[in-house]
Amino acid sequence: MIADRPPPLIEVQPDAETLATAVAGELLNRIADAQAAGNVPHIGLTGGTIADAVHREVARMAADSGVDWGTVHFWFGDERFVAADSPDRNALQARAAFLDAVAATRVHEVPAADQVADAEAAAAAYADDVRTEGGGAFDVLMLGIGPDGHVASLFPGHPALEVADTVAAAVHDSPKPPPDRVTLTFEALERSHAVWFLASGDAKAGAVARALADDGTVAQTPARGVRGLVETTFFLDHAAASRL
Ligand SMILES: O=C1O[C@H](COP(=O)(O)O)[C@@H](O)[C@H](O)[C@H]1O
Repeated sequence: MIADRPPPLIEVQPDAETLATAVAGELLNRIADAQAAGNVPHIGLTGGTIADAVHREVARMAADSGVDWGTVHFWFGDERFVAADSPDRNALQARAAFLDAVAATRVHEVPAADQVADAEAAAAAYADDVRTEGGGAFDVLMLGIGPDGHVASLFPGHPALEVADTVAAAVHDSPKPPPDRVTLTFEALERSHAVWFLASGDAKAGAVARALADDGTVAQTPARGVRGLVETTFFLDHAAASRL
């Protein structure tokens, strides 16, 4: 499935702060370059600690970036199935960190638990949005990686790993709270031109090493199963890179 993709690149920064600044700068450059070439960028966002730091750096650097925020499409690789105003929601965190500050208008959110009947309905609505608005081919897809090797909301050994023929799936019994989630499937994630894994801290070092190892399985370490069409880069700090 991903054997034909270019091998991953690894970029290591001294600490989480420097990492966030570097990723934010690179993201702004990619978006500006895409717009200068006449393209409409589609960017996949992730939740998590380092992603939040990246988002805040994007907000800080936005004014000098030359990006036209009104035309950028923003998507989410996964979402926690909670109420729209829950602080656990990835979209709410991203809005607070930078989307509202830059006045982004094309933000594609997964429906929340107080908006649809269940996670299945949310996944179906999000899959429709991905199909109709063209978000199936992200220019840049940022992904966190859990200490267990999960990516988006695809957890080791979980039935959602096997979902095919759709771009978004409901997840129940997630080992990480909250238990109900919606995730893009491998089928959708692997359509990205550039996949950027973001990881900081000792707790991620083992998962990062397994994700990049020559051997191992996607079922054990789902992050092994996502590679970009033209680029995969692991953006790490020293601690997250310490077992490579
Ligand atoms: O629950 C989630 O966690 C992961 C990783 O978060 P982190 O705080 O350990 O960096 C994140 O990638 C995912 O989007 C989110 O739903």
